[in-house]
Amino acid sequence: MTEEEARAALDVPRETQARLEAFIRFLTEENARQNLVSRASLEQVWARHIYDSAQLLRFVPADTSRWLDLGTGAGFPGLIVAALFPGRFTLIEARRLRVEFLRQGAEILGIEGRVQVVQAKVEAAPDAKYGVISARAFAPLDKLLLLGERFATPETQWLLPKGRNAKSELEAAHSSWQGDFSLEPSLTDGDAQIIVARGVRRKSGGKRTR
Ligand SMILES: C[S@@+](CC[C@H](N)C(=O)[O-])C[C@H]1O[C@@H](n2cnc3c(N)ncnc32)[C@H](O)[C@@H]1O
Repeated sequence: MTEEEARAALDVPRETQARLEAFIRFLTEENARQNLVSRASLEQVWARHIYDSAQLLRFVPADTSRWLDLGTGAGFPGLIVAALFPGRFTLIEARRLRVEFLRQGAEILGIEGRVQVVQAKVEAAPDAKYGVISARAFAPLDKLLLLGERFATPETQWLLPKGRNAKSELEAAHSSWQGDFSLEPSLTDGDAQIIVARGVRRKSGGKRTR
């Protein structure tokens, strides 16, 4: 997907567009100070980051009110979907500088009132339940499910963008996990897929985190 295609695909009100542009300027400036995203990816920021995050919205139940994003890094996908979808968002990120970046980013996007950025390792974050759990480039699927399961109910929708290893990660996880898993094509990268899952539960005898 080209930059022009990504911008056009993201059909948002002018004010949201302006806020996203301001966030991209902030990301670009801050990237010179801390290594948030690769420089090459900044040249295709709409396709590689903004629309790559936004495309998850096609899998989100309309009545979702609480969304959790694990290892949000520079804001993808958690901060971007929060700018485009109502409800309350919790973003967990371990690194202090990235947490400060995310909090400022939420202000720039005008969503600081409904976005909580938690500075913690996911393993140590407070317990709560969420309707959606997302994570991009955070951990292999099996580890991701282990870390995320205490935040999930049987109704939780898991949205996990993966690269070209999606199928093999899913096959590897099948020995420990059951649920409704599907592999959906990424709209931004023909080689990538998104693992969408619901009703995820551990098979008896599966591993435990604690
Ligand atoms: C490869 S980056 C991906 C960031 C973002 N999701 C993206 O796709 O651009 C992984 C992020 O997860 C954070 N992270 C790694 N392990 C973590 C943990 N156990 N708990 C919370 N954050 C963690 C890192 O600090 C980093 O910002």
